[in-house]
Amino acid sequence: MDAIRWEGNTLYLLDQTRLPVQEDWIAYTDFRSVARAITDMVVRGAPAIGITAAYAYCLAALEFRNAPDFAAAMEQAEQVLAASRPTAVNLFWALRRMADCLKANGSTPEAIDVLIQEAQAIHEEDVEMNRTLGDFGAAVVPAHARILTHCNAGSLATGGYGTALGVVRSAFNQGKVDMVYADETRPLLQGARLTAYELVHDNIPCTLITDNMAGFLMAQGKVDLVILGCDRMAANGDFANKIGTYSVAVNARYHGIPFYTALPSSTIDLSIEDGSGIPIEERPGVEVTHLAGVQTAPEQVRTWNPAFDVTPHQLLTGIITERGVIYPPFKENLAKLFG
Ligand SMILES: CSC[C@H]1O[C@H](OP(=O)(O)O)[C@H](O)[C@@H]1O
Repeated sequence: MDAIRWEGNTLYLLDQTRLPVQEDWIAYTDFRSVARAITDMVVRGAPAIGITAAYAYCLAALEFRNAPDFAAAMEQAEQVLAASRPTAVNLFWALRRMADCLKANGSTPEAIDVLIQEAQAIHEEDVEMNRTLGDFGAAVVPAHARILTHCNAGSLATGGYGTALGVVRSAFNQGKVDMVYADETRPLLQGARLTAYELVHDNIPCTLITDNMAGFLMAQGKVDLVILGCDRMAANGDFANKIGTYSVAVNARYHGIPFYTALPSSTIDLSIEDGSGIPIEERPGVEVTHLAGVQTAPEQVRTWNPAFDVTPHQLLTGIITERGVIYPPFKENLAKLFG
């Protein structure tokens, strides 16, 4: 399963706002429209956002190939893409890598083919990292595991295979997964619409629950471990992930359930000391007062809609990466592996 394709100098995105009911692919040749697609979550998920931005950078280069000041036009395109969403560090990591590639190749239109190869490398490397971290993570999954996950950290959130769902896939292929409990993940239902879609597609056993059921499920002894994604990890292991992750972490700690996040190195931001430095995206209140276009609250009501929360590293059992599973002391071990 994939959600991002580059063919004939055109970027194709699977419109994730219409899943699971409709599988619509949208073709993009304008980087500004791709920035809008990231903001509107046509494509979402930290690694997927980075990969998409890398391809959009190539669309900009193709558009500006005859511009009087190609380098200046590319800097402006980078700024447009960087403004699309603030939390997932993969976006900025990918754009920096593309800009460095352009600079290393003369900052001229002659670099376009190399830029496209770089974007394709970012995409292919992400899938490879997911498979590797998936296999590392499968080692922490016990036999007959009942796993709880939150939001979507699968193929649709990455270049393919997934991070948290990459661990699930690897463990399932080893015969170790009895059930995956997927939080629906209000307000945009990435769990119900995307994780359930992926697991049903792969014939991996999945039970969909509402977010407020997770604590009671743990209290009933039905969860052996929690594995979920990450949008940005600070140097000490504090991390931002979909809103609701913090509540799951606190519940898991109370019930003595192992709690892991899975992420590629492109999601680690060592420039930020701790979670207080991670920018948290606030999204429109209409996502809270409406569900699938149906109004569910008075329009005049005040809303608060942070798309992410920050979980302190103290609540983490381990961090699953393509370089292995990292245990405390997280700051020292992250610096050792990724510094
Ligand atoms: C593999 S990163 C997935 C990560 O991204 C999601 O956020 P969004 O759907 O808003 O892009 C969520 O935090 C997932 O854990």
